[in-house]
Amino acid sequence: MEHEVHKRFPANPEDYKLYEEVGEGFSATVYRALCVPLNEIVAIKVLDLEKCNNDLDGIRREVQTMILIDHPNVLRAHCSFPADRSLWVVMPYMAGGSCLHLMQSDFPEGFEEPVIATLLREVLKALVYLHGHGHIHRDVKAGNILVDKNGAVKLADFGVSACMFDTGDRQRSRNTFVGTPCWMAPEVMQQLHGYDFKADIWSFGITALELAHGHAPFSKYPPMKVLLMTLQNAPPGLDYERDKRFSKSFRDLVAACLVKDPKKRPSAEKLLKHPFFKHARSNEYLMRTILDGLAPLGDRFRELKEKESNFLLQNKAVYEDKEQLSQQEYIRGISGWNFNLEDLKAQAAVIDEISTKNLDNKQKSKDSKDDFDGDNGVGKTSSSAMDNHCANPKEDGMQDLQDLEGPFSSAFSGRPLQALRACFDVCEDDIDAISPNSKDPLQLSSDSISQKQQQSQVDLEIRKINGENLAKSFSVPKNINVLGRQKFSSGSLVPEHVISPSSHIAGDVERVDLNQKQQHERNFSGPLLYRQMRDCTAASGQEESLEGRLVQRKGRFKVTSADANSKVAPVTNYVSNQVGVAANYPVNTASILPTLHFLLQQNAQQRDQLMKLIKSVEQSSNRMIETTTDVGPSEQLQPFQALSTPRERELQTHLAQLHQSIISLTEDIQKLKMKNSQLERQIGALMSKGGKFQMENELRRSNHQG
Ligand SMILES: Nc1ncnc2c1ncn2[C@@H]1O[C@H](COP(=O)(O)OP(=O)(O)OP(=O)(O)O)[C@@H](O)[C@H]1O
Repeated sequence: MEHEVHKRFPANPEDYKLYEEVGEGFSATVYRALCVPLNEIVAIKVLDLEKCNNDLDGIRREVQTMILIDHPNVLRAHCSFPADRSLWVVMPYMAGGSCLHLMQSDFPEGFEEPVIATLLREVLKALVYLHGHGHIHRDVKAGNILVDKNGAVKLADFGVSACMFDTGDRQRSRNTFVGTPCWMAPEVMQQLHGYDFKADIWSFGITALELAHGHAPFSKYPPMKVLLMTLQNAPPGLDYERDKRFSKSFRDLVAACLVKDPKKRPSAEKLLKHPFFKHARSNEYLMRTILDGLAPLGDRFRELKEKESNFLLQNKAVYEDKEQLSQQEYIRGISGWNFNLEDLKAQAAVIDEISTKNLDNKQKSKDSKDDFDGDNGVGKTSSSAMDNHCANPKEDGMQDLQDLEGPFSSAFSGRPLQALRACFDVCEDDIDAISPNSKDPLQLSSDSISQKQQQSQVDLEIRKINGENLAKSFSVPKNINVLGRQKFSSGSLVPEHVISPSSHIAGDVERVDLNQKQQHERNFSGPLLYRQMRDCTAASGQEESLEGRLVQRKGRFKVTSADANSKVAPVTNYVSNQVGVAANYPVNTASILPTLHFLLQQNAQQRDQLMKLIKSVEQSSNRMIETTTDVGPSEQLQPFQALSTPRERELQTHLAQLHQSIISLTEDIQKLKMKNSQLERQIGALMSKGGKFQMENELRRSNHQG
């Protein structure tokens, strides 16, 4: 293994000259720079510590990992130091940029097979090293594969890496939801048994597809949908028909990595011996084939940003709706987002009731063929499964949900998946229905389109009045008959207008168009767009900083003020906002009334359920306490011993503890009550004294006047 000579890089910002920007991540901007004392060009990642919020541990971890690493295929950091309110990480300059940027600027349809084999072999070497040293990278993707001017390939970005030997908190962190949705292994999403280095092998398989097509499977879909599709659909793969240009060994490699059961995935070491890598060539080959004649990285990066800017400006002209713009940014920026499952779960749980109701009523009709296709045709490999599903399109959604109940239901509380599923179905329906490019022969009639437009108008107005955040995180259940039309959907976790043409028809047409015609424009990185979005709104004088609404950032998942509200009391929140709408906009009052009724009903139902739950917990805890207090000490253990499973015993213990805390709380309340009545008495006494004093004063005054 060739090791780089380690020079001593100064840890002082004054020793560096920053040149142009060459990359942008969610929390960092990367510059080309000169290390003056060493006269060497480097890259400096400037991490905005404010943007990183509380994740200083994560940053420290990333930097430590980067400094300790010593492998030619892993990007190491020369040094790092604080500068102003940021942290500078000095690294080797990778003049070719990331494979994602290379594809975006020059290879929109993906790379040729020998290039892919060469890139992937180098990435695998990095993974063998990392896994061997106990690290899980957790964010393997084209955006993190960097190429230097000589065609050397390095895996970068340890922002979310984890150590497999961690204990305590860090071990627990491996039960959290990190990575970027399209590349994320099902077990990482599921959260059932944690995960290990095999999660990287899944992401590696997805990256292989990304390099082959220019974008990752499902990349056109919003994160929630990606989550569902990854768990629910057969794994993506190379398609015999569409991907004829690729070899069987490539198909096999991808299929070997994209197996849902992590145990069945090969290790990085084993993969390295796969026949596919016979196609791999040298670094020089990469230099000749993908780097030759390329503009400098800074120029390419600037061009990409300009493209983004133009795209957003065009959209802006169409929608004149900055909320929609931010959502466009969100969808297309999927690659830059990491997720915190707790956020998703919390939101999912909130709307579960609503959608469960929808589904129970069997009002759901949906042909989910589109689900399967992804945008790269990968679904074809498993079309037989799909055919079965679609035997009766009306039942398809239900069937899908039932399939999901098993492994996935335990990852979410209750049945929120149904909620998600319902929400996505509607969105997809809508897209299909209005898309001029729709392959679905059952196009909506012009009437229904105009109904959608009317609906869109109402939605738009509601949003305008409520403030854009409201609809963003929690939207009105759509099964309510608004404008006399029954819609079979539920509140959307993903902001409905992201994909629902009922809100923004033009936007989705645009998006479908974009997917079909301009593949090379699809996968711009999230961070880039995020930044562009800000530039764009600022330029038009409509600046309402996205960050301004940011309440909390969890990993790279933003929780906006509306998100936060929705977690606390989304339904009530919505109602109160909607009341405001009704008051201000009489035109919409009629359409909002059913919503209010529905929400009220939901509230009542939820309250009833809560009451029942509280009652049953109280009863069982009382029963247990009675048993434990009515018997002698030796017998007290019996209820626990009689329970068959450790889980039951654990629950009983928990109940006993709960009961204890109820008792002590009750005592506290009693004490407080006593204190309160004492205080009341004192106040009463003081008041009567004051009253007397006042009366005496008045008497004195009247006597004096008399
Ligand atoms: N050493 C480097 N040389 C050249 N370009 C680089 C280098 N490091 C990063 N970049 C570019 O900057 C981009 C952002 O960097 P990086 O991924 O480290 O930031 P980040 O905030 O961790 O991103 P994210 O978390 O969104 O993946 C990369 O995608 C790459 O294009």
